[in-house]
Amino acid sequence: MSIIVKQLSKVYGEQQAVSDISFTLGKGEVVGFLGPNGAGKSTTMKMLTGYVPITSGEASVCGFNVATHPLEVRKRVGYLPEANPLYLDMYVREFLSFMAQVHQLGSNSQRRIDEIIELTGLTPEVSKKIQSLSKGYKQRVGLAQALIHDPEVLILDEPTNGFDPNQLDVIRDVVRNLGKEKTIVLSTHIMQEVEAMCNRVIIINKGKIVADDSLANLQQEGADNGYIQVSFGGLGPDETELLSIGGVTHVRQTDAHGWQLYTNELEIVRKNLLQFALINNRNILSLHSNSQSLETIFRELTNKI
Ligand SMILES: Nc1ncnc2c1ncn2[C@@H]1O[C@H](COP(=O)(O)OP(=O)(O)OP(=O)(O)O)[C@@H](O)[C@H]1O
Repeated sequence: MSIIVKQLSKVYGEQQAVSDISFTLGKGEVVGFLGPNGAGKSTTMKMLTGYVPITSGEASVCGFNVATHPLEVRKRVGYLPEANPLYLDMYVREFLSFMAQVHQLGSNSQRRIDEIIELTGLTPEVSKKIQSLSKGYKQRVGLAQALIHDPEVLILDEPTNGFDPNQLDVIRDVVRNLGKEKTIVLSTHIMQEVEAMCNRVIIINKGKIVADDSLANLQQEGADNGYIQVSFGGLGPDETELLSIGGVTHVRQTDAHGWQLYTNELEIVRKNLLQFALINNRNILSLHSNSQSLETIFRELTNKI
């Protein structure tokens, strides 16, 4: 296993930031670490990379205990922190050379720096000072420094922060390609990014893990949940009649003719609704199924609805 986390907790003074979380991640897993502001994502990432001490529990990365072997861990982990602290006065190539030295890449340095510049799309900006770069390009430099030593594990705290839609494609491709070989944990608030890059999702809320599953399973779980938007012509049914349709849990009127029928058995309710219309001589003008997105699942699990 690349990452093993056992009953990990972090308390800052009075603040319980992370509370007794456990998970294991293997090679090739790209995990979306999701949670509302203040959920404990950054704190967990800082503990995994050895940037803040663990209060209780333990974590190991590539077989090395984070607390007892921090240097071994840092050799194997690439970390893009949320704040992305860069040496603003340095030129891009100069900074990456410096990071290559820190990681003691030796004679491989130049080749590796060139590779990373190409990979992260930094070529047009490579001769500029970091301070003069746009936010998105600064973020690319942060990603480049995280990758320079070809780490087995990547921990990326909101890596797409500051990217415009075109730049997003670049980082998504980079992460997807790297994910074939490495273990990647990335945090984001944007569900589409998880859907585009990750194969597993861990949702954290108030310091606790509230979901940990493959993206496919979570999407499948959401697929049967949702509502049917239906519009009736002429005299439509009332609320009581609609609630009598098998599988409908609750209903909401959207306009004079339109209703939303909520269910966790979308397909069954669709069939029952058509039968109901036939038997009761109701005229359906339009019918549309809306299954739950990952975003809805996230909101439900983190109590934001
Ligand atoms: N250095 C610190 N001292 C005290 N409290 C802290 C410190 N760092 C984080 N916290 C608190 O710990 C909790 C978790 O914060 P954390 O930054 O890990 O959340 P997050 O999920 O990364 O949030 P965001 O999405 O806003 O970045 C918050 O209540 C935060 O205020």
